[in-house]
Amino acid sequence: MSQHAQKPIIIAGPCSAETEDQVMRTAAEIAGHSAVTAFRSGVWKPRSRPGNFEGAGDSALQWLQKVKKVYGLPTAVEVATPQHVEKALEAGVEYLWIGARTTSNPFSVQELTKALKGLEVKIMVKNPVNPDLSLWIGAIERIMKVTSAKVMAIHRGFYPYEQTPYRNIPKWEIPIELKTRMPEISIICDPSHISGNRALVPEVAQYALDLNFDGLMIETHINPEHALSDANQQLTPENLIKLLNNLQFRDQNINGNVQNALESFRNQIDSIDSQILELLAQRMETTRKIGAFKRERNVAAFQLKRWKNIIRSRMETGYSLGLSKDFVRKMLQSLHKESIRIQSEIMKQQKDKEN
Ligand SMILES: C=C(O[C@@H]1C=C(C(=O)O)C=C[C@H]1O)C(=O)O
Repeated sequence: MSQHAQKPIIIAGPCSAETEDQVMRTAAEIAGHSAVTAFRSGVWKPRSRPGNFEGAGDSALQWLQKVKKVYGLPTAVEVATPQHVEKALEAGVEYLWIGARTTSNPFSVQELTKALKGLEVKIMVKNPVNPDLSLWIGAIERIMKVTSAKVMAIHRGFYPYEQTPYRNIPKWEIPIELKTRMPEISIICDPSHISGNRALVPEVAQYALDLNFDGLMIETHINPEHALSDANQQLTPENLIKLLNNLQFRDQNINGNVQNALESFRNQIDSIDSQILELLAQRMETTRKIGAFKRERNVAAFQLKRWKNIIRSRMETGYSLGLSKDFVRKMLQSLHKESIRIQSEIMKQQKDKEN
């Protein structure tokens, strides 16, 4: 999502620091890869329910210091309270991130800003659990108000209410909208939390790079199957390296020839879009006439049989034209919603006249 020719930020390391041995062995394996920018690890990890492993706490910070000293890797930890920030800074941590649950709560973010005031570390804000862009932007703004340090966003997906192959639904349109509204903010994708299972991690990571994200945060554990948290989604260092080697890093700077070719395609899109809009306006105009007709004859705006027919036939036609059925259905739902809104408006006008 960056327009600058910068190397993507790659942050890798375990979900939680469990033991010194686990931390050091994981770091030893991933430090050699030139793409890795920083070593991540959870230190304080309150879980959904108490009684599970809740992080090694303060002592883990010493292991991270050792990673930095031995392998020269900057470190990244999650902070949720001002005390966490103080302790992390004392241990020389360079990247602090604010977790999804903390971002969800403006009280907590506001509290954190007290410790972040004037700091020069890099601060990364994960999206809130719910797909609420204002809450995400709000947390970023609160932090930007108290520091001129680099603030970045981490996209880790959103709580799924429906059945999905993901642990957290990506809803890519939300980070895209964040970038549109705050172009100066770098956005890093966390494919581990989006996927929830390691098999999906590589394709989600590539998808993020195809959307021009500025980096990736990938959970990596020396022995993922025996990890004390997030065992399903962590990669072995070997698989992380495979993933990094297979990633297609997209060119962030578009050169002149590419720009010209793109321009020509974009002209075609411009022309197609204006035809689509023209047709949409015609469709809505017809809807308006139908609304007036229905009003005179006392017919309801919503007509189930016709609507079902439309959905079925358009999905079939669309599919035969190479469009995905899901896309056609969503597009029609949006058209139908607007069509019903217009007709209801017209019917309301009649009522207003009668009154
Ligand atoms: C336009 C009509 O009203 C509604 C809107 C429809 C549409 O936008 O295609 C279809 C069925 C109705 O629910 C109609 O009855 O034809």
